[in-house]
Amino acid sequence: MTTDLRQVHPSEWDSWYGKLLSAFAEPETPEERAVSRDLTELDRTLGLWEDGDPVATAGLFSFRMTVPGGAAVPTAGVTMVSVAPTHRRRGVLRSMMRRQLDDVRAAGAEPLAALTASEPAIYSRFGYGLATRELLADIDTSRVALTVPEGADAVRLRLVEDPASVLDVCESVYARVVPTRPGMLARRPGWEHRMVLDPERKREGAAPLRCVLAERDGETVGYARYAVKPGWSDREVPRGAVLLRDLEALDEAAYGALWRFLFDIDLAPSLRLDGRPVDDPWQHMVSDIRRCGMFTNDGLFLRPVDVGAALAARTYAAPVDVVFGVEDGFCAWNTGRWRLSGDPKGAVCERTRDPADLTLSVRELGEVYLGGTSLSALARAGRVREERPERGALREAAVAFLSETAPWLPHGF
Ligand SMILES: CC(=O)SCCNC(=O)CCNC(=O)[C@H](O)C(C)(C)COP(=O)(O)OP(=O)(O)OC[C@H]1O[C@@H](n2cnc3c(N)ncnc32)[C@H](O)[C@@H]1OP(=O)(O)O
Repeated sequence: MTTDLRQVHPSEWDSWYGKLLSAFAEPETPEERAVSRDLTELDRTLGLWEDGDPVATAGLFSFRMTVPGGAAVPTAGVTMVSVAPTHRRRGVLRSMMRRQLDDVRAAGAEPLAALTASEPAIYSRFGYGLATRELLADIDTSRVALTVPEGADAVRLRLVEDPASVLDVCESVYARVVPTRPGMLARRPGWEHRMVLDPERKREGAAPLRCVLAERDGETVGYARYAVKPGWSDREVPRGAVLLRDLEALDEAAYGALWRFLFDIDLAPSLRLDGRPVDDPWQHMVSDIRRCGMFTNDGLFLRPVDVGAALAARTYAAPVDVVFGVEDGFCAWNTGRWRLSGDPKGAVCERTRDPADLTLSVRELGEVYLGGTSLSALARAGRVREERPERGALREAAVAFLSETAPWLPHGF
């Protein structure tokens, strides 16, 4: 028997991808498959081949991620990870994680790696920390009133039956929003097609996806993609639901106009949100937060591949000068003491022999990196140790790391 962990040849993509789908037990339409094929970066794929057959898959996407301060930092997006049921729990995933991170480090271009997890328990052992959360909600729009910002009445809404026909304008709105929120991804051309895939099996009984454009003076200033799921009670009372896929807007008025539209769709007294930013402003526009049925879930998991370059790539909300004692059990090159000196304009992060102020693992650094989780909260959870409390480094760093805007990943990958 021969086994070989290596890059996928173009002619092997079909069988490699088939193995991935079978690990998830999820069929795909030819259209979905074509988009996946188009987005696959073949030179960044890995397959474990056993006697010529793929038994495990993994890939990387080349993203640029917005970080606090607005820089777009090259980020390796870990994706398409699977191991055949016959080969699980013998270290295959571990070997692929090893290869990926070694490759990313050797290339030297991406200080960060990121992923969304099928199961959140898997990736912390490889140094990935939960860096963004997402808000889910089921809003009773028959009872919850919405007060929208000034200017919403001047926004023209245009309904588009086929969202694919307005992909370009939506994508240009999206591209303008990306630098404004940590965690958002600048993506290569082609990704926009994935945003309007609408296979029947994922509709949950809803009508096809629609798009509504927000326009002002002939310019598109926002969009929402959604589907309406019809429903009636046994007494003929409307019980439909609006399922929001995504929504982006360039200003408050366009944002307000789009949310008002979603709240007001007839026959659908429920609005379901499936992965919004935790600081989404609609929460401050509603009359009754209790009837909004909210909860949060995990979003993006982040791992500094190069601690020094990663910490120097973002800015900090307040001046900070601290020494981190970092433990990295999976990428030992990061282990050691790092002095971070930064402020709202920029930062330097270098190795130092000075004693540590704060001791943590690389996973905690990934968790606080985008500014959505407080170092103080992690310290209270016993995951960050302040070595010399009299110096006040924990408070200083906790304030400096936080982001004014909650980090958010708008879509999986
Ligand atoms: C980024 C993405 O693409 S997410 C998609 C991940 N893929 C899937 O969920 C598809 C279905 N599942 C699978 O294909 C496999 O079970 C995988 C990829 C999750 C795990 O692959 P395996 O080869 O079995 O993992 P491996 O044997 O290398 O285990 C490494 C470690 O992870 C742990 N682990 C593996 N799977 C899981 C899990 N589902 N939950 C919790 N821990 C897990 C193992 O116990 C082991 O722990 P250790 O460090 O204490 O020894």
